[in-house]
Amino acid sequence: MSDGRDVTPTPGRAIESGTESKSETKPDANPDAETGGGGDAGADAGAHKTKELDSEVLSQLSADRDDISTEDKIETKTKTKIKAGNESDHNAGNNHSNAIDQTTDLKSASSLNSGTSVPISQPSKISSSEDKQQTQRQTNSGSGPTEKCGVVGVALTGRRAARPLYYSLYALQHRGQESAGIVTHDGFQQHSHVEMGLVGDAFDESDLNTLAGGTGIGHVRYPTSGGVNACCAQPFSVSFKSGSLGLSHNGNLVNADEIRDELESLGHAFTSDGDTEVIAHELARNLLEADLVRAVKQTMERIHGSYALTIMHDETVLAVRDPEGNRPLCIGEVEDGYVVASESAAIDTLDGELVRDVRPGELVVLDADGSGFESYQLTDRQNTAHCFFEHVYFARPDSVINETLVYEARRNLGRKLWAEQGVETDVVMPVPDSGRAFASGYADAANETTADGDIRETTSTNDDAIEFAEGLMKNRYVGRTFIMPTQDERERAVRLKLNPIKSTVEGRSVTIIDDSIVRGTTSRQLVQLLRDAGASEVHVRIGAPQIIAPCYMGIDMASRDELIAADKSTEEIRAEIDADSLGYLSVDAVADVLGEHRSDLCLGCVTGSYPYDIDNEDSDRDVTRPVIAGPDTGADATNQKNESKQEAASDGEPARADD
Ligand SMILES: O=P(O)(O)OC[C@H]1O[C@H](OP(=O)(O)OP(=O)(O)O)[C@H](O)[C@@H]1O
Ligand SMILES: NC(=O)CC[C@H](N)C(=O)O
Ligand code: SF4
Ligand SMILES: [Mg+2]
Repeated sequence: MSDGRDVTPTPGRAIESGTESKSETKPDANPDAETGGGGDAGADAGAHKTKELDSEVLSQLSADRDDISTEDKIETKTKTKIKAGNESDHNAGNNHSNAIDQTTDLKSASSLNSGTSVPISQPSKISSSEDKQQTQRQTNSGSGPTEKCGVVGVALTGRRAARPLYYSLYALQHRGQESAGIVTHDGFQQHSHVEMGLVGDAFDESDLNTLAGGTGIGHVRYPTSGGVNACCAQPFSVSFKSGSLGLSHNGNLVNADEIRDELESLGHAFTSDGDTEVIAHELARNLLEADLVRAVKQTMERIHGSYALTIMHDETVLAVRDPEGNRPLCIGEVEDGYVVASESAAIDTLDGELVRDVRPGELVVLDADGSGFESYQLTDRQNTAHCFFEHVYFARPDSVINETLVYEARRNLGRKLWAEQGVETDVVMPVPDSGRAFASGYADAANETTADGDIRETTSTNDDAIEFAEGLMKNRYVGRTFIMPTQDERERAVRLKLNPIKSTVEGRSVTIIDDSIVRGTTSRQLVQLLRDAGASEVHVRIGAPQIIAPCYMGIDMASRDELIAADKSTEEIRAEIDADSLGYLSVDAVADVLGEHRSDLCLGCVTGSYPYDIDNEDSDRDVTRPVIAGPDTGADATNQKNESKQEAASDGEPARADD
């Protein structure tokens, strides 16, 4: 059923206003200027029209923000305030929705039914290599894609955003190796460049030069289902009546199919099979009838699952973290502006300072001139569901996530691993890269106490000391194997990537320390390689619990079939990888080291119990997914949605208390 809107995919440029495309006619305002927000020279009438419209939208939005400042806008920061050391972090009221309700809808609901055009366009540039990669991946038990990425957004004064975005994406490359993209806005129009491949391959100098404007967002993608192709590459560009949207997503929705079905029944046409486009459509649709803050809130009330988003609405950059804070997202300050990024390492790369994590359920709006940001606490949950696997494997060791340095967490996990599973051998060796910090913590602890827990009366020069050695060399040109798209690639890559140093292992008993065993690809091959290199014994110690269940929230562990621990005991796994012994860390040790209660972590893949409402899986808390109207009740869906919105607005949803 259609609601009468024309919802048409638009190939080519993203920028349109209603049915009128201005992107082909409007020259770049000042393509060579290294400036922020765009100039006006050369802007055609269409661009001005859109600009005027956008100004209306944005000035209404800032009026709305002023209205709600004492209650909903829990934080406003400007560079002046920060530099003056006069930072008031949390002024949260708890009557957020009431205040939002005082605002006036910018678009009446009737415009939804009056032929409004919501064209969704593809990224403007697509690499020729996409054809090679039109592989459709196995879906996650039919429940949608499971992926994980890196996102970034910047707002700068007086210089272009493109290059800092590019460097940030380089810093986040470990989070996604399949595609990279940047969307900027120069105050008049959006610019986009998205390609398959690594960041360094996806952009050249001329690409960066086309990305004008002082604000922008970026994305690196790691797909595991849906298309491993340019259709799912991000940021997604969306054009609609009241402006342009760009959207970068890290995480995975567990109800994307339901929302997609409903939106399709309302006439939305999708151009990809990923969940990110569902968020983009949902937000665009909400923006037709509400201001930015409220539209984001409405979108969050409908999507269920894991999402850390950076969004561009015209030239405004937003950051949104899901209510459980499953994926990381943080705010940083640079000399001439602000940055939001998946990991603080991206902020470091820009010589910036980490301000703080984006809070679960928080919307952060960067001022387009780079002068500050505003914060809105849009949801309030009792518990978080931080993904423990970020600290264990995914994030960079030099990143601070949820206020914990990843490197320190890994070292401490390594120390616990020795306490729980220590085995006396001649040498301890990390499995590069992610096993390194675990192994150094493990080896340190091993030289303090024996495996029985007694004080070890040795120094590193004594015979009794346990040697810590880099006995496995990594080929620096091979990336992460676990996030490669096919098992064949992963198998081949492990052998290419890692090679033992024979003299370190020959005739000796060896312990290798890795962060995790997922499919067993790495450990199976390494044990064999070490035996071939002459190791007398090979023991394997793992700094995480057994991965027994799939991840539905964005890590490539799609089905129980591919998980070596799903249906095997530790002894059976030991036999399968042919190790002399095998030991995993306990779930409690992980929570202990991360300094979080188990109820504030997602531990779904190691317990089989999830913090979300997932079909055919147990939940570890009282959680239900939003009710989405089915495809046959599309018109009702609109009504129900509006009703529930009003309820939400009048009931009020308390802003999160200060941390
Ligand atoms: O049991 P598996 O299916 O092999 O998966 C687990 C392995 O994959 C990861 O390494 P990866 O090569 O992806 O990245 P890294 O270089 O950061 O360790 C992880 O660190 C383990 O070594
Ligand atoms: N890797 C990610 O987090 C990707 C996000 C999103 N699920 C996508 O389809 O691209
Ligand atoms: S299931 Fe595992 S990998 Fe997925 S979000 Fe939860 S803890 Fe992280
Ligand atoms: Mg590894």
